[in-house]
Amino acid sequence: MRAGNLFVVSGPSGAGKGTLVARLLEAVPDSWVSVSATTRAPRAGEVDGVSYYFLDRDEFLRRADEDGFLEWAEYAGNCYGTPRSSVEQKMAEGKQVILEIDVQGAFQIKEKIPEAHLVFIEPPSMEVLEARLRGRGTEADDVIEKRMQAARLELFQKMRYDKRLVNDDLDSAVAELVDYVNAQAEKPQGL
Ligand SMILES: Nc1ncnc2c1ncn2[C@@H]1O[C@H](COP(=O)(O)OP(=O)(O)OP(=O)(O)O)[C@@H](O)[C@H]1O
Ligand SMILES: Nc1nc2c(ncn2[C@@H]2O[C@H](COP(=O)(O)O)[C@@H](O)[C@H]2O)c(=O)[nH]1
Repeated sequence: MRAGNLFVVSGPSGAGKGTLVARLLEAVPDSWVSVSATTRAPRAGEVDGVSYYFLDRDEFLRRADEDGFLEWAEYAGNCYGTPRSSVEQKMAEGKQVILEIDVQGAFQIKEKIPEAHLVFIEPPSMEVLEARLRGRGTEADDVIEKRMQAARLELFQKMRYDKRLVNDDLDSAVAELVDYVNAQAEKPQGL
């Protein structure tokens, strides 16, 4: 059995993190993705406990106060956090644990768990990023503008990541991500 590893996948909203992680889960049998908690409203088709744990702000902050999150951050007006207990359990089981979280959360994780592998997903261009966000059809114009502003700041942080990957052709990007995860998982621990 391979030892468990922690992978943080972040990058601008709309870069394709969720799409890539879904394909990664199919390709890497011992991988597992954490379900985050959020105060944002569910989108059409999102299911509580599957897409996210949808919490009101008071409940979210209560859990944060109780140290229930491994990391948490405010992004574009809403709170997002990684539930601590399920991640710790899956790490102990030796899974390749994937966190799909924003840049602020990524650096909180690196601070607490230096051996975590940070992967930055980059769009081919800002124009493509905006087209993907609009094409997804899940956000209103003002929210897309907030996310594009956040993206400009997030892109400044990409050099601090262990691995950067441009998500242009989807199949190539999936292959690069899967290769990276498998390569890290095969390394003896501590290297
Ligand atoms: N390589 C690609 N080529 C073309 N379209 C893509 C590619 N990757 C993802 N997409 C599309 O771009 C849109 C945004 O992708 P996705 O929802 O995975 O982004 P995300 O980074 O997870 O966003 P968020 O952080 O908001 O959850 C989706 O409609 C998805 O189908
Ligand atoms: N710091 C954290 N960021 C998270 C977490 N879960 C998701 N996210 C990031 O938030 C934005 C917006 O997500 P969306 O679902 O509203 O489009 C995106 O960058 C996610 O990766 C988390 O637990 N912690």
